[in-house]
Amino acid sequence: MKNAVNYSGTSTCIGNTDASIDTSRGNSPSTTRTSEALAIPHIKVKKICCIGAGYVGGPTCTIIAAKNPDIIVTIVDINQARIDAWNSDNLPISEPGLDEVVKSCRGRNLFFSTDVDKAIHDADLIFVSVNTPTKTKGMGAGYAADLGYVESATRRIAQIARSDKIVVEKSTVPCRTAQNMRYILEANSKAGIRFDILSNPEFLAEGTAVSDLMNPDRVLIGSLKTESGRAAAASLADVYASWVARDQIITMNLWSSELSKLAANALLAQRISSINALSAICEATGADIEEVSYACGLDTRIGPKFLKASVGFGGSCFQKDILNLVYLSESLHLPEVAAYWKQVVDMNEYQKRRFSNRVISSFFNTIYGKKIAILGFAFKKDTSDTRESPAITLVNHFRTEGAQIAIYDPKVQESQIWIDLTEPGVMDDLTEVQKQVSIAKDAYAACDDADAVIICTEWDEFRDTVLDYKLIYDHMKKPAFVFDGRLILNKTRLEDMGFQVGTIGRATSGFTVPKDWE
Ligand SMILES: NC(=O)C1=CN([C@@H]2O[C@H](COP(=O)(O)OP(=O)(O)OC[C@H]3O[C@@H](n4cnc5c(N)ncnc54)[C@H](O)[C@@H]3O)[C@@H](O)[C@H]2O)C=CC1
Ligand SMILES: O=C(O)[C@H]1O[C@H](OP(=O)(O)OP(=O)(O)OC[C@H]2O[C@@H](n3ccc(=O)[nH]c3=O)[C@H](O)[C@@H]2O)[C@H](O)[C@@H](O)[C@@H]1O
Repeated sequence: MKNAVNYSGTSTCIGNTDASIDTSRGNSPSTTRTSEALAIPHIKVKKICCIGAGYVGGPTCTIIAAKNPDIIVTIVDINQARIDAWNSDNLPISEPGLDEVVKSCRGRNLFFSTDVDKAIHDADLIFVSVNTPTKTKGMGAGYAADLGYVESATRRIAQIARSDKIVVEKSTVPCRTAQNMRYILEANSKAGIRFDILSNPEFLAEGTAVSDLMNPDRVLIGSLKTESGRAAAASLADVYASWVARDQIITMNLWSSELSKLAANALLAQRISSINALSAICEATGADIEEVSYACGLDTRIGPKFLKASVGFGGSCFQKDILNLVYLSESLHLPEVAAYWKQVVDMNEYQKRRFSNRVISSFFNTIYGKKIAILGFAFKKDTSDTRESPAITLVNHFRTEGAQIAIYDPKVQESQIWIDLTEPGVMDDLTEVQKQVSIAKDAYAACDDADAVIICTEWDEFRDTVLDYKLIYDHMKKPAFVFDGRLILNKTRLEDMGFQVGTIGRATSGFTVPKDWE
């Protein structure tokens, strides 16, 4: 049975054989089998439009184009500079392997354009992959997702469409957003045009976007249980089936799909906050967080991933999506649930503050006039993205304490660092910032004459097997401190060179363990 879809209640796989769903997979529902499934006639997608050429829309639809040479994929954006960059040799997003894939299909069946209307008009399937930041004003400010970009893209689709469209929520959105999109589409479009709305959340992580897209753990498609909703899901499933195994393409109801995305991010972030909370206990007791996370991760029910203690999680989504979940819970009159998830974000703020306080207290509680080298400004390695990077919080804190700060990051543009450290439009304080902050051309320059070196991002080039820490030590003020916020340095090796070493999740300098106890 080809392209069969079962909507008998919960989720299922879209299979291309009569084989039953593998119910041995931990979370797959046990009730549905493809032998019971309905064959749904559905269209074959020929033209795709992706609205939003950002970190998600760009890589995702590039891979779709690469894997479906018979589908024309046009990625559009209102940001001319971003589209120009996608059409150049200097892509706006730095992701390992992305340049090659873009080059392999750009101009063939992959196009980047600012002509949003034409791409909408021509497409039979439209991904909405625009930003959904946290609201800064009005109702729900600081928590709720700002759906203004989703709404304006949806209104544009309604206005331009002259034929039936499958509209796919790729952006991360609150539960039941699809319903609002449907109201907008039906209220603003020409009579007789049908819109089928699907939820297809994206799970890629930055820095590994290409490999995540090539080998996803699962592809989630949420749809209404109507015949046309199921047919639309089957059409989208065919697009992914060009390279994803059918049993990894899961369909479920729209609201479950929307909520699953927020839930997955909340659960991932919760693990990091949990291990970071334990890192504070380690620092106070002499336990070692790497040993604790190794021991816990060996339990197959827990698993080893996402248990790396750090200076705090960053990135554009974890905080935003959890706050979104907090707002949703509050709106549903579930204050205990809201408080539970809010604590994950609070713990992250605490971790960043705890780390910078540790640096300051190591210098007899004052870093005024001291030089601090910040190695890494991106929120994680292998990306130039700085959104919600812990480095920003740390630099701002050190600035208020009067320190001189030198920053080096191998990928982040200098202009981006200045944007992150100032508040354009709110307070034009670049000159003030530059009195205390400089940007170095490499790690050695940043560390030259410094009192302390801080590892903020786990770039491989900052490892003690790559960077010459002896040379760095020789050019620093003494005592020379290094604070490892990412657990990438060999503490003993650096101590042997003469460094004072502060590591996340290892005893603070105030805690003395007799040598033969270690
Ligand atoms: N960054 C990530 O790794 C992931 C992000 N997501 C979600 O995907 C969504 C997009 O995220 P990013 O790609 O990171 O955002 P982004 O900010 O990098 O890109 C969004 C793009 O949409 C464009 N845009 C906004 N309104 C538009 C309109 N009406 N017409 C045309 N273009 C428009 C913007 O100019 C921008 O270039 C968000 O909801 C995010 O939560 C989901 C998974 C991973
Ligand atoms: O919705 C999204 O935007 C994406 O958010 C995360 O991806 P991303 O933020 O790109 O990167 P992660 O690898 O999850 O790292 C997030 C932050 O947590 C930190 N982290 C990660 C893992 C860990 O064990 N410890 C830790 O501190 C990282 O350094 C980084 O600052 C999720 O991993 C993706 O599945 C999701 O699609």
